[in-house]
Amino acid sequence: MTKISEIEAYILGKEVTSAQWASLMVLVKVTTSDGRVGWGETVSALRAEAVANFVKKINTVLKGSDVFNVEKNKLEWYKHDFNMTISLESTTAYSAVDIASWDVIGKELGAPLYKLLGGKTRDKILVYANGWYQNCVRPEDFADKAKEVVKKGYKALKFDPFGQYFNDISKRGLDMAEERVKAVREVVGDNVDILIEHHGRFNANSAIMIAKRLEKYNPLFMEEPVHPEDMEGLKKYRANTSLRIALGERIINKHQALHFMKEGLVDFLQADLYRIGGVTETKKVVGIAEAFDVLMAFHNAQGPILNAATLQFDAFIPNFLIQESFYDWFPSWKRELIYDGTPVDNGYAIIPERPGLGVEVNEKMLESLKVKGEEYFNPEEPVWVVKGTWKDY
Ligand SMILES: O=C(O)[C@H](O)[C@@H](O)[C@H](O)[C@H](O)CO
Ligand SMILES: [Mg+2]
Repeated sequence: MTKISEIEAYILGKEVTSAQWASLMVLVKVTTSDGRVGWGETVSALRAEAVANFVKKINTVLKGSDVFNVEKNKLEWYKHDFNMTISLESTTAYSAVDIASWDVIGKELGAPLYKLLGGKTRDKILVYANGWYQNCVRPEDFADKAKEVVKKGYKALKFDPFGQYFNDISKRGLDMAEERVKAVREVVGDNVDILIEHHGRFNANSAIMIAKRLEKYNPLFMEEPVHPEDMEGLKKYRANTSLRIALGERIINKHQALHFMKEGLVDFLQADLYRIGGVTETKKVVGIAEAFDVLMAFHNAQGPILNAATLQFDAFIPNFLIQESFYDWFPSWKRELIYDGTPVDNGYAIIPERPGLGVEVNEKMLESLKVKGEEYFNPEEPVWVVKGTWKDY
């Protein structure tokens, strides 16, 4: 038995770089009775302290449990937290603990996670770039930056062209979005995929008008076209458009994922390991998705630990579409925090081969990165947008 002796959370951050949400991380450390350390990561923007507090409570419940018993440990926490399956704070905290547990398990068994989960179905991971369009406002700004992304070797890129529109979009908003998308399509050519991020901000009628405008630019998918809770709106969107739908970054358990799939409302599932319940729940979700012919395009907008854990899944899943990557647009401290990088080379991420998640944290950096005081908040620009893009021109 490998007992959990301590679970700790660290809220880390430095300056705000490519995006407010990406400037913070909650790092979770699981230490075992034999001195083994496993790492997990989570954060939910505007909730870092609440999530770190949940980690403390999980520690009091799981201290002394066998780290290998991930299913039992989850049931144990669920038993205590009546609201777990409806609480983002609780599931994000638990997800990080689960990820760290699997890191320990891999290290104990001397194998990278993908070898424990299903082996290698591919040798390198096709990724798409996100975070690259910081401060892009005019169509030319998007075109110039997109050109650089393609020059780096990326085969696909995602962006949100909707500026400050929220809920409704006007003719001006539609024109602006179209000009931005057109500029990017012209500069990247037909062989690079364009992915359109809506950030779940529109009502169905606006989202349908957007789809009709942007269809000619042949996007690979439309992401979260309507508000995430608006099932009826999504059905209307489905019935009135022909573009493929990606969503799932906000779902927090397999039952929610199942609901979208059963209703036929998602083509590409963007579950995120840090919200859906860690490795243990994600492996179930990918199986359900496979049965519905839904391909995975994991959400991956946080830091280096989650990036490594996500790549472990991409290595083995049979139903893989593409992987989101912020790696080249991470704040630099996130790349420096781990010893073993997972760089993107010519549009593909490499699979981490070391035991566990495959990356090790430089603990010497933790002290200087600890966030003191309140989480940064900017009332001028919502936390979920890429920095400097909440604008018209
Ligand atoms: O698809 C994505 O990468 C996400 O939508 C991010 O862009 C979010 O803004 C962020 O995760 C909010 O916390
Ligand atoms: Mg998104």
